Amino acid sequence: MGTVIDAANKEANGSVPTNKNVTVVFVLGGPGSGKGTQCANIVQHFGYTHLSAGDLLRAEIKSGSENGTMIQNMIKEGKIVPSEVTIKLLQQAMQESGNDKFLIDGFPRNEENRAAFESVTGIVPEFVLFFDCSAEEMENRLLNRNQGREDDNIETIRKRFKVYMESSLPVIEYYDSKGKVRKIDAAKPIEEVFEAVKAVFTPSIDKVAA
Ligand SMILES: Nc1ncnc2c1ncn2[C@@H]1O[C@H](COP(=O)(O)OP(=O)(O)OP(=O)(O)O)[C@@H](O)[C@H]1O
Ligand SMILES: Nc1ccn([C@@H]2O[C@H](COP(=O)(O)O)[C@@H](O)[C@H]2O)c(=O)n1
Ligand SMILES: [Mg+2]
Repeated sequence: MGTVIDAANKEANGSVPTNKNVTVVFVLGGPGSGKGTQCANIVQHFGYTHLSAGDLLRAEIKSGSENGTMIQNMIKEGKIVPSEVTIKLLQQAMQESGNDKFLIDGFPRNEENRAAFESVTGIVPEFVLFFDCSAEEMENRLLNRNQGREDDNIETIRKRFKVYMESSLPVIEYYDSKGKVRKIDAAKPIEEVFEAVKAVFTPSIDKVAA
């Protein structure tokens, strides 16, 4: 289970209710590595709620929120939105879900995201699922995604890759140093990637019995 720190204090500050244990798995990897695709599979098999930070930010733009224009500009530039905005959206979504098991996809994206989430919610991830994929393969996937995303153009993609290398990879390295990273070869076909993902989520005792 994810570690819950100072439960009463966190609840008083209006964050995630921590009177129950909450399991969080961070799902990280470069843009287009397949985080969203695999999270959809994990939800079906393992009962997690999938929260994509990018999807929550895009929904916030659509809702007409006062932060909408700022978020839209940051996404167009491939920049990372201030942690307080993203964490608030994640907390709201966690509360509304009624679940206690979360895949948090695309977060934390930098050291500020990581430290702020831990200090505001008191939640430490169970582990980090890391989708490892070459930039060439990720670029091809993004240019062919066809979901109308404003950041799936070559200029923004290059900026997103730079932010990933400079700000997001160090977060993965941080968790690796804590023994929390489960690395998946994400360059393989979707079904093969999911086989590797399943092995991570299946408790060892079940693997022996299978
Ligand atoms: N293993 C795979 N092989 C080939 N194509 C894939 C694979 N996984 C995902 N895709 C495709 O690549 C595109 C990007 O996948 P997805 O949206 O899951 O990536 P992501 O990591 O969530 O990206 P982003 O960080 O931009 O949200 C989609 O069109 C998806 O169908
Ligand atoms: N923690 C995060 C996550 C995302 N963003 C912004 O959203 C963009 C799209 O994210 P995806 O995960 O859907 O690719 C990303 O490039 C950032 O601009 C963020 O600021 N913080
Ligand atoms: Mg995604």
